[in-house]
Amino acid sequence: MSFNDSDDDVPTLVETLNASTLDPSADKQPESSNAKPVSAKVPLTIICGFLGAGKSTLLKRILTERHGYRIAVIMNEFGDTADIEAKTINVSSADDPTAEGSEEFLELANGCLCCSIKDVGVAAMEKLMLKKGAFDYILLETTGLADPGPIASMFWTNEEYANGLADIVLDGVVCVVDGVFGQKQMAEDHSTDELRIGESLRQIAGSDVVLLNKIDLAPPESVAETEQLIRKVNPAAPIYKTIKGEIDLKYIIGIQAFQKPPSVDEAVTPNSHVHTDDCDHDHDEHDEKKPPTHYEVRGISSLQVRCGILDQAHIDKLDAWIRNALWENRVSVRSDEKITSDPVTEVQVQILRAKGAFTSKEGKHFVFQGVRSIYEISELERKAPGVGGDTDVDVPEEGKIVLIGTGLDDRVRKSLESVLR
Ligand SMILES: Nc1nc2c(ncn2[C@@H]2O[C@H](COP(=O)(O)OP(=O)(O)OP(=O)(O)O)[C@@H](O)[C@H]2O)c(=O)[nH]1
Repeated sequence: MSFNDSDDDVPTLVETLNASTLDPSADKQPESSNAKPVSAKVPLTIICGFLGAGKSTLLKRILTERHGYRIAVIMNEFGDTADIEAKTINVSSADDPTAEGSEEFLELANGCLCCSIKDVGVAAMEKLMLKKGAFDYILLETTGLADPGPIASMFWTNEEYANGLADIVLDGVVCVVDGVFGQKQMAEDHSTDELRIGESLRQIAGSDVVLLNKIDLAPPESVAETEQLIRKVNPAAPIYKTIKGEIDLKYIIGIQAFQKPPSVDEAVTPNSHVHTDDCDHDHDEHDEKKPPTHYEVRGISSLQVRCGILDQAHIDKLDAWIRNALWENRVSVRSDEKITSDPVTEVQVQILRAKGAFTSKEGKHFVFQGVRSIYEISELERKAPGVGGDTDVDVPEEGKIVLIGTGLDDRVRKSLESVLR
């Protein structure tokens, strides 16, 4: 099931997306040219990242590696979400003049056919999809200032799009962080909108994988600090340290981040914390014996709640809690009885990204995914198509819910725990 609250419409139930299925009979080697999708869906990976962090370098590397995929690359200004929205509404034809002359097909030395579209927007994507069959995979590089959330939402719930966009399945969001300037960028990044969360933190929050790049240029201790900071913003995204985007592609392509349970980094304990001026607690009180119970970096925080096996009543309560948090931006919490006589009050939250997994009393395993106000709870597929064939999906031993956003303090954690108990 999938839910979307846009335009105050009554949310509709839409069919769960199934990822593109790779031919199980294909050679197990990632570089095998047999590893081609057999379903109609073309997986798409969004590559976002800080300005100058190494996104193009990563792309270039992917395009010149022997991986067997025929990749279409979109390098564009998708970061301008106003542009996406405008085109989503207005574009009716794949022959839209704005997409004219925007494409370029290249035969690369490694045998893979790549095409790059340097123009922007839905029209260009639709035009690209007319070439379906000529490529197996799409990489979308956003600008350094892009917020991946709205872009990911668009490709995640894309059934409504005509002209081929519905044939794209979102595989994951990869964020490239600059190992040299990453910390500084996160510290200085301000946004003027109501959330006041800068792009760099939104990019980390909205990612399924983070590449901490340029580690050859930064001292190891500084790289470790940046890594910690990233972990605190997004404990659900694995972080890989890279030089010039050197990474085994299986960690960034075909990861099916929207179909699999989250891999929460256990290195982040609930006691981890980065203090900033935005913290809403007294720093003097902080010591090892009295650790704060939330992580917070410039107003953005994450929380992680574990749960046991859930019966239907729990699942319904969880669903209602999630709807309230994601659609109404509100969570009911126990109020401080010293301040008010009302035992329950509401706090404001903004969820940028949510992930989770849990098991029902009937023994079914579920995956929960949320991007902004859109979320989906779907039954976990035990076999997942991977590069070169099906792979077994690990069923998590215990349930967990991870939320990334603002206002996620200890009261919110307790509130979520209370619906899962
Ligand atoms: N030493 C070193 N240089 C790197 C690394 N990764 C990228 N670079 C260099 O950093 C510069 C910027 O890299 P790009 O790949 O263009 O970065 P980008 O994120 O695409 O940049 P924008 O599109 O402008 O945001 C280039 O000169 C790269 O060669 C790395 O890991 N180590």
